[in-house]
Amino acid sequence: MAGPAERPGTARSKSELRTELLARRRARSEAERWQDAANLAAALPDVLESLRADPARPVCLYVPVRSEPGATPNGALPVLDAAVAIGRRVLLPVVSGDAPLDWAGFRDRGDLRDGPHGLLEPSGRRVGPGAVADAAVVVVPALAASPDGVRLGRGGGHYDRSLPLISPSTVVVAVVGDTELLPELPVEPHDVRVHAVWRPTAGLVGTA
Ligand SMILES: Nc1nc2c(c(=O)[nH]1)N(C=O)[C@@H](CNc1ccc(C(=O)N[C@@H](CCC(=O)O)C(=O)O)cc1)CN2
Ligand SMILES: Nc1ncnc2c1ncn2[C@@H]1O[C@H](COP(=O)(O)OP(=O)(O)OP(=O)(O)O)[C@@H](O)[C@H]1O
Repeated sequence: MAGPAERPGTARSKSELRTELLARRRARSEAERWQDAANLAAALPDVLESLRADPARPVCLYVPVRSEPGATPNGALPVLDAAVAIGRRVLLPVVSGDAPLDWAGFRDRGDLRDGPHGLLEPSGRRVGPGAVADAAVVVVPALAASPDGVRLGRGGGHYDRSLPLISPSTVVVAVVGDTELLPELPVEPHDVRVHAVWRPTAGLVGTA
């Protein structure tokens, strides 16, 4: 018998959505991935400006890999480079088990090493999970987001454990592909909502 997740017209489960969204991402061409990364990198200064991100405070970014928006076929990291080029202090996440994400600085590709899940992580001094409270903006990876600020991640719960540590002035922005702002997403009590959604072509929109 079909469970609630399979019934037409009812919400699909998080894991079904992840499978479908990842398959769609993996089907995108190299040219499309380059275009997304270039658009995100070009828009980064304006995005930070429009969020009134205090230049004295760091920005938390992520190292996009594989089919994530911002990742490039040759491993170049134009979004991170764009942030450094305008003088921003960049912090990147370090997965430390089930604890909230730790953070360390990024200046160039040489600061990165292989991490868990096929990720790249910063190898420099870790500044502690509380560093998200210093950040003006936290840019988070997502498989999809909705207009009410719900974010669907990879399912590790890493950002859901870290985002409760931000300060009231920190702005949280989810990056998704142009087709990944969905009308509605499944939500659980631990899910932390984002303040804005940033898409490569469509740009930045605030959430309700
Ligand atoms: N670029 C990036 N960094 C991130 C995240 C993310 O989603 N993307 N995370 C967000 O929380 C945290 C790490 N969690 C992650 C968990 C799974 C996968 C992932 O790609 N998993 C593969 C399976 C590979 C494997 O597990 O060995 C997959 O889902 O296809 C990535 C990140 C912190 N850093
Ligand atoms: N604040 C929290 N404290 C403890 N466990 C949590 C917390 N938030 C989430 N989790 C755990 O993480 C699991 C995965 O959560 P969820 O599916 O919402 O992840 P996600 O937001 O998609 O992943 P990520 O943030 O890593 O991209 C949950 O089932 C829950 O057990």
